[in-house]
Formats: sequence, structure tokens, C-alpha cells
Amino acid sequence: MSSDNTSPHPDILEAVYQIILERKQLGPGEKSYVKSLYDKGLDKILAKIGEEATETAVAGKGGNPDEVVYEAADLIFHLLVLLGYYELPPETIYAELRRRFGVSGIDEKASRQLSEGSDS
Ligand SMILES: N=c1c2ncn([C@@H]3O[C@H](COP(=O)(O)OP(=O)(O)OP(=O)(O)O)[C@@H](O)[C@H]3O)c2ncn1[C@@H]1O[C@H](COP(=O)(O)O)[C@@H](O)[C@H]1O
Repeated sequence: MSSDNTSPHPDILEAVYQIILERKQLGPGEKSYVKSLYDKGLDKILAKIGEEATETAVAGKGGNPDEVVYEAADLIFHLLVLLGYYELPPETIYAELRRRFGVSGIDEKASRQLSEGSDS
């Protein structure tokens, strides 16, 4: 399959996500890494995310910033494949991050613990 690296979309995550959705529709035997993941199923996609997350952590420990970038890109790509599995566009994640924007993680955790305490 031909490809180039000029994205039709200013948001590269959205552009890759759109290609992922296109690949998901390919017929049997068409050459595509994304399609091969969907053919292998959800457990394979989840295993790749676990593998790439571990590789990102190892790179983080290794002290080479280029390796961190490379492994983080692999991880994000495989997360996009998972989003494609559930047909969740990147915008749904952006919206969740926007919802959290400006809310301290410490305050958020404390309010969760308060409400969990009031449930019991
Ligand atoms: N961004 C990516 C991307 N990043 C990483 N990868 C692939 O992800 C795989 C992960 O690396 P591994 O070494 O773990 O792979 P592996 O050993 O072959 O995999 P397993 O045998 O463990 O399953 C490699 O094959 C990489 O080439 C990607 N494959 C595709 N894309 C995007 O998806 C589009 C569609 O790709 P195809 O479906 O292949 O046409 C491309 O145009 C790109 O935009």
C-alpha cells in the first residue's frame, strides 16, 4: 500500500486515527499492520499496548531522549488502534483532558476518597 508522510490533517493524532479506521475496513489479505492487529483481535492490541508501555518505561530509565520519543510514539500509535477498536476519536480523549484541565490531581484524588468514604 502506498503511503507518504504528508498528513492531510493538522492534528497528526486525528490523521493517524482516520487511517486506522480505513485500515480496519480492508479486506482479507490486504497488506496492513493495523489490519493485522484487528484480525488478531482485542487481546493482541492490548498485549501490544502493554509491551510498548514497558518499552517506554525502559527507555525512560535509559536516559536517551530519542529512545523515549520513539517508544512513546509506538505506545501512542497502539493506543490509537485501541481507540479505533471502540471507534473513539482522539477528540474524546482531548475532551476528557479538557474536563480535567486545571484540576489538581491531588485535589481530585482527595474528593474521590471523600465520596468513597461517604458511600460506606
Ligand atoms: N504510526 C504507525 C506505527 N508506529 C509503529 N508501527 C508499527 O508497530 C509495530 C510495532 O513494533 P514491534 O517491533 O513491536 O512489531 P512487531 O515485532 O512486528 O510486532 P509483533 O510481532 O510483536 O506483533 C512495527 O511493525 C511498526 O512498524 C506503526 N504502524 C503504522 N503506523 C501508522 O499507521 C498507518 C497504517 O499502517 P499500515 O496498517 O501498516 O498500512 C501508517 O501509515 C502510519 O501512519
